[in-house]
Amino acid sequence: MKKPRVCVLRTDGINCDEEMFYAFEKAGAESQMVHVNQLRSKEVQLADYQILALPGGFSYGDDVHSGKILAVELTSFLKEQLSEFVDSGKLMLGICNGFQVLVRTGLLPDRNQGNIEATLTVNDSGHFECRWIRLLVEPSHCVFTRGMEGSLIDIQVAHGEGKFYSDPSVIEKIEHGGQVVFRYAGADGKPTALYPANPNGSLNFIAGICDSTGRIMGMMPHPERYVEKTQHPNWRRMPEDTVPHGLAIFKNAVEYARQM
Ligand SMILES: NC(=O)CC[C@H](N)C(=O)O
Repeated sequence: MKKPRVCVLRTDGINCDEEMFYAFEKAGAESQMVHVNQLRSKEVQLADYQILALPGGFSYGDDVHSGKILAVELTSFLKEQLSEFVDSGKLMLGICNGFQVLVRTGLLPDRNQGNIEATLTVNDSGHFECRWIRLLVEPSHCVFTRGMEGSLIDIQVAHGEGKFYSDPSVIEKIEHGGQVVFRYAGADGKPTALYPANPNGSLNFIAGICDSTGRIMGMMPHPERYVEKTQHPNWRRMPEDTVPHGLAIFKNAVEYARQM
C-alpha cells in the first residue's frame, strides 16, 4: 500500500523538524522537509501531500509573539491552498510552536483563517517549562487519538507560551463540540489546574484541541519526543510490548491518511 506523504514545514527558528520527520516515518509515512519559501514560490505543491505537519521551535525567533509571523505568512500567501487542503479531507498537525501557528492563523479552533479566536500566552509560572508531564486523552472527534480516549499518556512539554486562553463563549463551543483532545492531568489521573502537573495554567486544563472535523489538531506537548521506548525515563521498568505514547498519535494519523 502506498505511503501517505507528509509535508514537514520548516522555516527559520523551527527546531523540532527532524523529530517530526522521524516520527511520521516510523509510523509508516513518507516525510519530506519543505521550507515555507518552497510553498510560496510554488516549487512545491501542498496538494501533493496528505498530511501537513507544523513542528515545534521558535519560528522567526518568537518575534512579536510565538508563531505569529509564520501564521501571518501562511494566511497572507497560502490561504487558499490551506483551505483546499483541509476541505479535501486531509490532515494538519501542529505541535507546540505549530499549535501556536494554527491558532494564530485561525485554522484552530475551527477553520476560520484570518479570524483569531484563541491564544496561547505566557505560562503562569513566567518561565519556560521543559519536562515530562501527564495528559488525559479526552473523548473527541480527533482522528489522531482514535482508540486512545480515556487513557493517560506521558509526554514532554517545552514551551514558554503554552497557556490556552480565549473568550468563555469560544471555550464553551470547543467543550460542547467535542474539540478538547488533551488535558493536563495530576498524579490521580484527573485534569488539574495545579502547578507543576499543569505547566502553564491553561483554561479548562486544555493541552490540545482539534477543529470540528477532527482533522486539524494542535497540542502544546511533544509526542514526537516519545516515539521510541527508550526515550521514556522509566523505560527499563516498562513491559516489552509498550507502544510509546507519542507514536500512537502518529500511527493514527498515518492510518487515517492511508484510506484517502
Ligand atoms: N518547543 C516549542 O515549540 C516552543 C514554542 C514557543 N517558542 C514557546 O516557547 O512557547
